Amino acid sequence: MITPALTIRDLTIAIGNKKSPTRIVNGISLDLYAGRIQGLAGESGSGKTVSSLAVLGLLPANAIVTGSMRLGSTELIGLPLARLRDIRGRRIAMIFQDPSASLHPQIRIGGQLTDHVRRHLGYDRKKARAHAIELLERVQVPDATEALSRFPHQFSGGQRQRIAIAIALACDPDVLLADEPTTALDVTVQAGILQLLRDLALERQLAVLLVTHDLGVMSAVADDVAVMRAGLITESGTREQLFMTPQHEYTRELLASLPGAKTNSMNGDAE
Ligand SMILES: Nc1ncnc2c1ncn2[C@@H]1O[C@H](COP(=O)(O)OP(=O)(O)OP(=O)(O)O)[C@@H](O)[C@H]1O
Repeated sequence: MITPALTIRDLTIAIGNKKSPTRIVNGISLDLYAGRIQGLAGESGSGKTVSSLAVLGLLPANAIVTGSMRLGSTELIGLPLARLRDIRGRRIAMIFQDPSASLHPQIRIGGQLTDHVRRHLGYDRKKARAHAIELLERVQVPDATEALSRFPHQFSGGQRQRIAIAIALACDPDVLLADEPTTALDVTVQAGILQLLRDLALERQLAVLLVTHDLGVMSAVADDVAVMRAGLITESGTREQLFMTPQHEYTRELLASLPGAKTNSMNGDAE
């Protein structure tokens, strides 16, 4: 049996004051596998983002998290901050809807990529630079060498997201959390980024958690899909199961709201 790269069990999250915290996530379980994209779908406010932030221990201090999140044999819940920091970026990386959230506006791309690998992997300057160029080429940023000396604002939104992906992949993580990574981009740019994520998941045996409210995006790239509503996973299965034979009324409603769902949801090709 294949062991998941990340196992989430009975994750509950409550945020608020100690006496009456609000339950936001009510016991969700998910397995993420190397080389596969696990989609997490659901309406706004259902708890998708909060769940993925919990994996990295990035919730506010007043959040109470229970359950289990295991990265290989390491339990992440309750892990001391120093160890969690080491895991963040090195074994688990994250990209966001707004790539600027992952990029420092006043530091050249080269510096951002090389600082990261020098800090986490201990590369010297020359090796880090060569690695940065290789990464930028892989994510198809044009003129990779020249791009190193540019600032984030000198790139388009799509290129910025590619750079954020390069930074996320710099230390060859096991898990990539992608929260609405294409929502802010136009459709043609979106397709290219989704294709890249799909290729990278396979090529690097990355376990990807793709959080999106957009079932069109889900149908284009996810291998497995879980549907979340009000802090619970209401249905999960392979993409085929979810889109062809949805079991729950809520999943059927979501599918019905997808433009052209019946005709194009299974074409599996984002380009
Ligand atoms: N720091 C916080 N303090 C209190 N409540 C929060 C906090 N962060 C999120 N919430 C609440 O948790 C719930 C889930 O939010 P979350 O962002 O995870 O939803 P989502 O499914 O990702 O939706 P969206 O697609 O709109 O981002 C929402 O009701 C939100 O208001």
